Amino acid sequence: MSTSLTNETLPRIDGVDTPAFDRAAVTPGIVHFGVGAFHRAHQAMYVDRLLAADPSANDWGICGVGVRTADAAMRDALVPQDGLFTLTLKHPDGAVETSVIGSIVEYLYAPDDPEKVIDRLSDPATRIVSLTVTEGGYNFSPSTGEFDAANPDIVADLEASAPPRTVFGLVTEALARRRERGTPSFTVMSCDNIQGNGHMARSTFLAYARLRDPELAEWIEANTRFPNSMVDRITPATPPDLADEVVDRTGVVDNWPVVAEPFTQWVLEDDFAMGRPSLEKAGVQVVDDVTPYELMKLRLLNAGHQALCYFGYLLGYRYVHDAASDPDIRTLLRRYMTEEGATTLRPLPGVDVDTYIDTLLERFTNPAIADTIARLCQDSSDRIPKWLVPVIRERLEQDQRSDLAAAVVASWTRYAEGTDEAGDPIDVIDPLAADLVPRAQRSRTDPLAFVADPELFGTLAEEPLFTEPYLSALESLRSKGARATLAGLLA
Ligand SMILES: NC(=O)c1ccc[n+]([C@@H]2O[C@H](COP(=O)([O-])OP(=O)(O)OC[C@H]3O[C@@H](n4cnc5c(N)ncnc54)[C@H](O)[C@@H]3O)[C@@H](O)[C@H]2O)c1
Ligand SMILES: O=P(O)(O)OC[C@@H](O)[C@@H](O)[C@H](O)[C@H](O)CO
Repeated sequence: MSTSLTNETLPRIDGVDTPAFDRAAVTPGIVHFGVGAFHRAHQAMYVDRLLAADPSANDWGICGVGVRTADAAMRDALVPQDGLFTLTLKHPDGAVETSVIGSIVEYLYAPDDPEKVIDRLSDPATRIVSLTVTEGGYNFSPSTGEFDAANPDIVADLEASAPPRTVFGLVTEALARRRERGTPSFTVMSCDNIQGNGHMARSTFLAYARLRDPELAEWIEANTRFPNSMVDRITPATPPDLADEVVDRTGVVDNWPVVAEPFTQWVLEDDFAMGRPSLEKAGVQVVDDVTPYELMKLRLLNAGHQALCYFGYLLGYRYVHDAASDPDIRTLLRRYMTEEGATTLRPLPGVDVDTYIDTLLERFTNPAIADTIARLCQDSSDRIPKWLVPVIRERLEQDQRSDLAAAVVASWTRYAEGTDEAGDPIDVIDPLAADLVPRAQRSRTDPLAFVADPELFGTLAEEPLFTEPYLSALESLRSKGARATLAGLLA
């Protein structure tokens, strides 16, 4: 029987990298909300590298926090493992690198003991609070930009009749205590795929704080920093067979291993309230303005993922690498990125966008990570408005059509109808599914019904330069199918 991955069994692991630092000497300086696949493949890996490179950084360990019911599974995986986990990088040629990551030195599941989380956040040693709580986690309306104060969890946290349950409630309570005690504010560092993720975090935390206590909000506005960042590493959900692979490679059982591609990038704005770890030593690019990097990544990679996933699904693909290897989808991706997405980017000295696009197409075809179309299709209402609609919008402002992006929105509409080309059901996973699916179906008789929602699409439904190619692609998807639609579009 294999032994479990723990501090005690670490020295017995042979043949893969293990933390090259004294874990007992590492204390938390970062509290992270949203310890999922990506945080563990990315930020936790960078901090692990830093701790190995610079022993004086040992007060920048990570305390992971989960706030959602589903996070109990991460607690049950990580706590018995002393926060340790394995990261397996899979190269397209079949090469595999597994390492044990040791930078998460504490994990707290907030529903078990919210006060303990607030204590950790209020501790002067906590200087950064980082987030990967997904695009939807920022609780705002994409069209109005307003914070959703009617969210029942937010209402409950503001009533304060029970301990806070949301990231907003917990972080704001800790900031209130820091203010009372004369402890400086920590930095709130968003690592989610949102353009201006720091600005977004700033406006949503301030909106919450204003509802709670306007004076506290003023203090946060004056004292808390919210750096923007661009984060990149394709990290699929953990596949079922990874745990066995890890046992074979390490001789120990990891309750919840992570798999990712070898490529990784983190571009971070240098704007911190209480200092920051010297992440440059771990390969992070620290810059004054992250905007051009963010736009390049979100409008090419992430919008590219959306361009691939609905057409890919309708063509019968279930893995990203299979869809990305299809010649028509590959042409769609290259042409969307080059002719539409890339035209809305800002200058980025030293970066060749065509080479960047080539690299993306290679990354998408990596079969070894087995990224799924299902992962890319879920929560589309959180993604399309943030990554693709701004491209269409900016081009409209220059009187330019975006026929390929419009066809991608049409492919989402067709997908959201909930039935594929063979008449089989599609499981549409989206927080707005109850509204989106009937609207997509209604658009068979009321053609603009799907895109008429101003929350998601602003005024696109009133723009002939958008509606004409959108309706044409949608009609073709329904009458001729995805393959013929792509052929017509790319002819
Ligand atoms: N997976 C990737 O390839 C990748 C790459 C770059 C950036 N990201 C960013 O990281 C985010 C998470 O991706 P992941 O792969 O780790 O997903 P995941 O599903 O593995 O983890 C998501 C985590 O966010 C938490 N969460 C979700 N909604 C929340 C909310 N409202 N409040 C608090 N916590 C919440 C979940 O509980 C979970 O801990 C993405 O949405 C994206 O913004 C992901
Ligand atoms: O995780 P999301 O919801 O932000 O987006 C889905 C994918 O496009 C995304 O996870 C990419 O794989 C990632 O952004 C690559 O760095």
